Amino acid sequence: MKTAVVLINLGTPDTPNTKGVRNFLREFLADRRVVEVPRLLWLLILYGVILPFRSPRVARAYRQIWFGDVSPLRHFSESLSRGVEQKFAALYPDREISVRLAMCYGQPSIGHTISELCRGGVEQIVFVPMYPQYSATTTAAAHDAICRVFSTMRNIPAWSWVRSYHQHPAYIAALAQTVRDHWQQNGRGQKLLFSFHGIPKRNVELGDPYEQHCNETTAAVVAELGLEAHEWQQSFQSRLGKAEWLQPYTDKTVAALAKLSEKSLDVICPAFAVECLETLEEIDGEAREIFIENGGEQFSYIPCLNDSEAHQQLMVDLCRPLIESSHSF
Ligand SMILES: C=CC1=C(C)c2cc3[nH]c(cc4nc(cc5[nH]c(cc1n2)c(C)c5CCC(=O)O)C(CCC(=O)O)=C4C)c(C)c3C=C
Ligand SMILES: [Fe+2]
Ligand SMILES: [Fe+2]
Repeated sequence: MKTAVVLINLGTPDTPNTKGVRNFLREFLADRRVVEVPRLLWLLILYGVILPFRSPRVARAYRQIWFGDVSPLRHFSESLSRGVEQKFAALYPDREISVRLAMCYGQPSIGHTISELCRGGVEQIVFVPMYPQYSATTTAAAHDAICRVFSTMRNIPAWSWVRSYHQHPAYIAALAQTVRDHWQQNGRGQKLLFSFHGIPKRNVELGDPYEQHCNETTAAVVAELGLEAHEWQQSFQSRLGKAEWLQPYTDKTVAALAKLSEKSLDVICPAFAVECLETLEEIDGEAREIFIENGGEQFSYIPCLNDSEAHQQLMVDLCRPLIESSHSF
């Protein structure tokens, strides 16, 4: 059976200028899964305030972290996909398993990717939204996009998806190993902060399991590293708007830790599969500044899993049971 694995990431601007960022934000923030504010009110805020005022500011931030021709998110997602395809070629020498990258917002879109695969005769697709912790704002949005495409097709291939992997042993082991490697190369800070992307608190109250998944990821890594309670903390970053989001907030936590005379801090961002604006600019840039301004001395950002061998293997481990269990009768 001709099989394809589609790694799905959020999306990213094509260019680090106002136009590129505006196009990206318009598509992303118009998704009802991402922002659950009454439609008319939200469209007024989006088109009247966010797109005109936020786009130039965010474009400047993207320019600071841009990787040559592409954003870091695109660079590492593409490189990871190539690595995963090579691993599958070695694992299944007699089968044809292609690996593609698709974006929830922007290009290459999920629709374009599925159409191309089906035109090429693919009969089975395994989708991996690269969000370890399930959230309706991300994972369900990817699921919507997949189903929207299939709803327009006559001849649908066999398909399955990885819903979440926040406690998968290979994910936890890979995170723990990046922390150990980082400590070995850079020394160990007094505290390890787990900073996750936030979502509005109301979403969790309405049943989004994201916060629980984050707590479980942190607990598993803490156990794997054998950390004591005073050696780690968890927080949520990237709040947008005035509503309450999951707490404690990363910026406030970092400032409070520095003021409490914590001199050295290590920060890891487990919700981000690959480097992006939210890790390189918001954490390695802004949070670092906040820590130093408030009296901290050494701020150490621990990179995402990115295109590492452990991350490639994790993607293979997630897909293998789905590839092997699919039958056509
Ligand atoms: C407005 C609400 C937002 C929710 C809810 C949200 C959830 C969420 N996002 C990610 C992962 C990423 N978000 C990224 C950027 C980004 N996120 C929001 C807003 C929400 N995210 C905005 C407006 C932006 C753009 C930047 C900005 O204007 O500040 C990115 C980075 C993309 C890149 O190109 O680098 C990622 C990745 C998760 C995991 C998540 C919920 C769990
Ligand atoms: Fe986000
Ligand atoms: Fe941000």
